[in-house]
Amino acid sequence: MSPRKLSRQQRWRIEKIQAERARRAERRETNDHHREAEGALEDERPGRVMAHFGHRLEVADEAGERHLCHLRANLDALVTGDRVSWRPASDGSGVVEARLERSSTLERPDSRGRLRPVAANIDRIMIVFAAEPEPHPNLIDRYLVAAEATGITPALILNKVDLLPERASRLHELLNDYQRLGYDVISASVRSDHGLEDLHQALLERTAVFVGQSGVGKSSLINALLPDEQLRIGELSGEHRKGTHTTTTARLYPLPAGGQLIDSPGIREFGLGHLDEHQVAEGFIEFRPYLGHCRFRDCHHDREPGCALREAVERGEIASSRFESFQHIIRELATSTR
Ligand SMILES: Nc1nc2c(ncn2[C@@H]2O[C@H](COP(=O)(O)OP(=O)(O)OP(=O)(O)O)[C@@H](O)[C@H]2O)c(=O)[nH]1
Ligand SMILES: [Zn+2]
Repeated sequence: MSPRKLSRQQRWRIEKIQAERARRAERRETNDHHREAEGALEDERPGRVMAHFGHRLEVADEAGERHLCHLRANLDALVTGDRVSWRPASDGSGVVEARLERSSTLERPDSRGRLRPVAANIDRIMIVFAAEPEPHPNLIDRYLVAAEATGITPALILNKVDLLPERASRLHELLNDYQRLGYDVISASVRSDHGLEDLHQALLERTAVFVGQSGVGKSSLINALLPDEQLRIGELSGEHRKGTHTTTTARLYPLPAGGQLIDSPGIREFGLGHLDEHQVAEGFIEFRPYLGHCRFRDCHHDREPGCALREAVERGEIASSRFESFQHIIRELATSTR
């Protein structure tokens, strides 16, 4: 067994012990409707939520086999990507016993504007943009800020590099700046089959989501990565898109080369939402060392004297384009919450 496997196994055991404790505590408090069926269930084992169907869940076991599972009435809402502890029944179905701790959660507002988790345990947010439609200035920063606020590492994908070579090379230059900041940047073309190998590599052993504005080629990229899945371009633009129940359609797809991706229309629509000024500043990762060092504690990093960010821009330590982009976003937030 490889060292990697071993540590994963160990991690699972630790998580399982914690989950077990939580479950026992919950059990003491609630009636257990499934008690009579228990004799027919096998031992608990790890699994991952692949999709939701009303009150049932599709759970993949460690071999990737899928089981339609009931869940204990006392479990709080599970989402696609959740790691769970479940017990198989003799008929191939199963019962989910506990949810393991989440390493990350992606939230979206529901119809009443309250944030709800829609997917869990995501390691990468792949921000897709394209030579066409050309990204607005500061669109990349907006997506990065939103991604940084989730705590999930973002990566940038420039798609359609087959189109408009001049524009693509301009965007490449822009992307070099982001690479210097530490972001992974991948250029791709679904049309000319370019960059897909890099994309596969970037997704190995990870769970990713694809986000980005309409028409940049998210569906096309996902289809290229998942040739066997029934995920056609346009499939998601129908009825689901209008509904408020998009969260239930999130699905986890295992990639043939390893790694997984979670997709739903609700996940693709990914924006700044409700962030405050501080979160926006934190979302510009190169600002972080300077935050808290301004003369005024409540500095808005605008025209205040002794602003550590502005001074860093003047010394050339922060790109003025990023600082302007920051101010632009802050001003917009201020108008939208006024
Ligand atoms: N030239 C070129 N066209 C592409 C490429 N990738 C996607 N397209 C085209 O761009 C259009 C939009 O692609 P989609 O995959 O539907 O884009 P999307 O981001 O999923 O769009 P939404 O569903 O609206 O969010 C389609 O007509 C694709 O054929 C590419 O690499 N090169
Ligand atoms: Zn300041």
